[in-house]
Amino acid sequence: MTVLIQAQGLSKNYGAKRALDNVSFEVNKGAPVALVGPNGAGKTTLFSLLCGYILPSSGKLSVMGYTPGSAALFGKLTALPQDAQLDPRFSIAHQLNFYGQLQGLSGAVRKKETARVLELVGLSEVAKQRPDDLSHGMRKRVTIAQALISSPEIVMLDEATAGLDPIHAREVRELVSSLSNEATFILSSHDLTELERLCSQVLHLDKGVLSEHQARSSTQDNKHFITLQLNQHYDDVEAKLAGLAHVHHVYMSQAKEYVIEFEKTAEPFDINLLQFCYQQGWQYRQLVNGHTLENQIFHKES
Ligand SMILES: Nc1ncnc2c1ncn2[C@@H]1O[C@H](COP(=O)(O)OP(=O)(O)OP(=O)(O)O)[C@@H](O)[C@H]1O
Repeated sequence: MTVLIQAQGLSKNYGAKRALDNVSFEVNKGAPVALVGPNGAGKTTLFSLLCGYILPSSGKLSVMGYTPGSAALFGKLTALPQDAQLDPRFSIAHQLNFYGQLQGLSGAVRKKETARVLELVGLSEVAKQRPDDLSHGMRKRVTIAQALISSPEIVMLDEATAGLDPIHAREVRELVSSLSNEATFILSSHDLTELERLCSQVLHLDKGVLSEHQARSSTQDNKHFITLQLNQHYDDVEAKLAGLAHVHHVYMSQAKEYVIEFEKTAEPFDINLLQFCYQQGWQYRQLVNGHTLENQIFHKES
């Protein structure tokens, strides 16, 4: 497994304000990584440290073995700010070409690179158009194409779906998922549920303190979990679920939502559970294999 980022005891103070507090984590090459947390949690500070825009107050940070900001990382790590804009005056191809030029690519290479990244984001046909001719979601995809010029190993996207309607937001998530072989993405967001579907590793920051989670993990210390969301309130759900065969423990994580710890046997627990819901006349909204990310972060009960 290739380690791309290593942080050890990383802290950042702005005067008396501690924005990151003794943060340690590793990011391996591969599936997208989520960086989630409320406003002021320290996400932008961590992004800025990774890009080498600011220096840590203490601790160690290395990106592919180098100090962030070093020349060796040029073209290997890119960051797309939330408010990345396209210039309305120029065609998409012209602008991508320009970014290639800024990276020192020769004319022929950057032309090829422009065509390659546009194809990656499924927008080859808009090369000659200007940003105003495109939908909001397409413009976002163009900015992601821009971040892919020169095939960086790490692409950091700040709030990639902010301001997009649900359909365009889904398109962007699907795009990132399909590009996971091209680069390791680090995505920041306030929205836990959106990144839960996309990322396996979740870095959760709150007031500068980091906790790490595995999204969609259905096992933990050899315990197996399933999360059941019901459509409406029913009586005695917790007790009835606790009485099911092979169930060790049940708790209500929020209204109409139950986390069930069970013993794995040859019988498929999820099928048995759905049959039980049917027998009880309970309508279910969702069955999640494992804890929802929200439960992992906010409910430490299990
Ligand atoms: N240049 C600065 N000077 C002083 N304090 C700062 C500076 N930049 C950030 N902070 C403070 O550090 C903390 C972390 O800020 P940061 O911008 O990293 O959080 P964030 O998680 O990115 O928030 P948001 O989601 O609102 O962008 C906040 O309390 C913020 O007010």
